[in-house]
Parts: sequence; structure tokens; C-alpha cells
Amino acid sequence: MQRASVKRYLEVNHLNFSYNNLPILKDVSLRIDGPGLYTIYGESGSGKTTLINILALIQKPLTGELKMFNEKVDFNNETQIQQLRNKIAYFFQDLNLIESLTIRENLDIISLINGQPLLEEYLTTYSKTVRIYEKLDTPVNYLSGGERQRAALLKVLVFDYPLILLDEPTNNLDRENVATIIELLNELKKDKMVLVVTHSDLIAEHANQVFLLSELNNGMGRNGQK
Ligand SMILES: Nc1ncnc2c1ncn2[C@@H]1O[C@H](COP(=O)(O)OP(=O)(O)OP(=O)(O)O)[C@@H](O)[C@H]1O
Repeated sequence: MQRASVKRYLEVNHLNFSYNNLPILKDVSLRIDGPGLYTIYGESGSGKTTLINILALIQKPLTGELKMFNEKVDFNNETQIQQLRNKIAYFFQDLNLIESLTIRENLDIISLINGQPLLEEYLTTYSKTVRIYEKLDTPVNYLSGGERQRAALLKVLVFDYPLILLDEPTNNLDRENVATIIELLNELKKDKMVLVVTHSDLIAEHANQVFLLSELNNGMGRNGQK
């Protein structure tokens, strides 16, 4: 299953962000040079979600530079932002699935939005990998919490997103589902940049690099090499 190649590269330079004049991100710099699993660790309220929202191009930084896939991001250029967003998968706590639609219908809608075809071959293969194949035609509101989480992960697998952002993907999951997620992260990290906000030591153990937000802040980043 060969997919078109996009340069897997991300660079953040001197990023600043404040809410109501209260600085949250202070001179944050980090760099990811290729596929791999990268985790961001930090105390509650330290700005992890804010940082990942900026990387997902949902929030605009106050100052600083962001480069991805060899392009410098211009937050005022809607066309560029839209094109870049189609290369980014953002998996966050509310999962972003439409409750009344089946998993397959949800994926059809995503396919329309991101302009990538939903290939039956990938759907079958990966839905078996995440143990959700039997439920592809079930509406999301009939799924259990773990099944929803796996359905949301299916989206990351069936489409080609060179940058995958996950915010606390193992929250509220039992051990078996955590193991499934770690297995998937290990698979995805082979050819994608996977950046995960997490408190899980288990995920961090599999990371190529761990970024500590306390170190990224105040310009002390780029030293989390494992
Ligand atoms: N829309 C907002 N307006 C004002 N303050 C906000 C807003 N969103 C977040 N904050 C504040 O900014 C800080 C950073 O929030 P953020 O969600 O990025 O932290 P976090 O590290 O992801 O926290 P957690 O681990 O608890 O999810 C927090 O103090 C939060 O209260």
C-alpha cells in the first residue's frame, strides 16, 4: 500500500501565545526532522492543548514561526491553511464523530472534506487492525467508549495524514485498549510524524523523543533527545 510522499518535517520557532494577556507559551521552539513518535509532557494547565491546537492550525500564535512539510505557515492565508489542514489528523478528547451516522458514513464525510478517497482495501484492513470491522455500519451512538475511540483512530489509519496530533489518546481506556493504541502508534511512527500529548509513561517509553513543556517554554527547547 504505497502512498505519495510528503516531507515529514515540523519546526516551531520562538512561539508565543497568551490568553487575555496572560502568557501561556513563552518562546517555544521545537523541531521534528522525520517520522517518529514524539510526546509532549507537562503539568495540567501548562499549555499543551494550546500548543497542539496551534500545530493543528486551529489557533493562531501571537508571535513566532511555524514551518511544516517545507512550507512556512501564513496564518492569514486561508487557502494555504486549508491545504495544510488536510495533511493533519487531530485526534482529541471529544473524538469529532457524528453520533447519528455510522462509522463508514463518518469516514465518507471526512473523505469529502480532505479530498482523499476512502479505499475499501484500507477500510477492511485497518478496521480489522483496530477490531471495529464488525461495527463499520453501526451508528456511532450505539458504540461503547472504547469502540468510539478505535473508530476515531480508524480515520487516522485509512487516510494519509503525514502529521498526526493526539491529545491524551489513552485517557479512560482499559489496559487492552491502551495496548492496542500503543501498537498502532508504533505502526504509525514508521512513516508519519506522530505527536502525542500524554501523561502515560507507557507511551513515552515508545517515543523517539519526549518534549517537556517546562523546558520548551522560555526558549529552553530542543534538548529532549532520548
Ligand atoms: N479559551 C481560553 N481562554 C482563557 N484561558 C484559557 C483558554 N483555554 C485555556 N486557557 C487557559 O490556558 C492555560 C493552558 O491551557 P491548556 O488547555 O493549553 O493546558 P493543558 O496543558 O493542555 O492542560 P490539561 O493537561 O489540564 O489539559 C490554562 O491555564 C487554561 O485555563
